[in-house]
Amino acid sequence: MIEATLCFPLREGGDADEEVLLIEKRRGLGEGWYNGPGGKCEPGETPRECAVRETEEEVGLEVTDLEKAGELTFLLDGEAHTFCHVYRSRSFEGEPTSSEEAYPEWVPVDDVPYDRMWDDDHLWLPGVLEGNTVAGEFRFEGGEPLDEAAFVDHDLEWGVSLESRE
Ligand SMILES: Nc1ncnc2c1[nH]c(=O)n2[C@H]1C[C@H](O)[C@@H](COP(=O)(O)OP(=O)(O)OP(=O)(O)O)O1
Repeated sequence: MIEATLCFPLREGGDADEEVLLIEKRRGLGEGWYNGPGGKCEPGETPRECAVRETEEEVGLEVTDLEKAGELTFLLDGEAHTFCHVYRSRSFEGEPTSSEEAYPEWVPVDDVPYDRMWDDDHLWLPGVLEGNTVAGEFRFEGGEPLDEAAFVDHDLEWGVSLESRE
């Protein structure tokens, strides 16, 4: 099973609206869709280290004080495919810049483009952006690649305790 991460930097935007940094993915899984910065963990790397590295590589932002916000399991045709650690952070340095992998964009949390994201994101990301914690299982069918499979159903648990976990 693939171990991966997503990181959602947050800031106060204009009119005190909160904004989240999303990326438009330029290649690989989920190409053309919006998501948080993130990607696969490397051997020997903790998920937290992975989220920091991927955010720096993809958008040039140095995030610190990551708060664990979710653990998501994506199943493909009944088999566990990807286990994804989700983080929020309000502490970062630098200005988001485009990379070969991603175009970054600050988006008001009330205006996240769920119609241009993975089909499951609208189920868990609003709660994560509100400060909640979540554990979820999301079932896809139709074979590889995961981003061409059909999202069929899910289970979600809110308010889970994650802080003791990486
Ligand atoms: N269903 C769903 N919703 C939201 N986000 C995701 C999924 N499935 C996923 O895999 N993801 C996330 C988890 C990861 O952050 C990325 C996929 O990983 P990534 O490493 O970016 O994938 P590639 O581009 O193929 O690989 P490398 O860049 O690491 O070579 O999507």
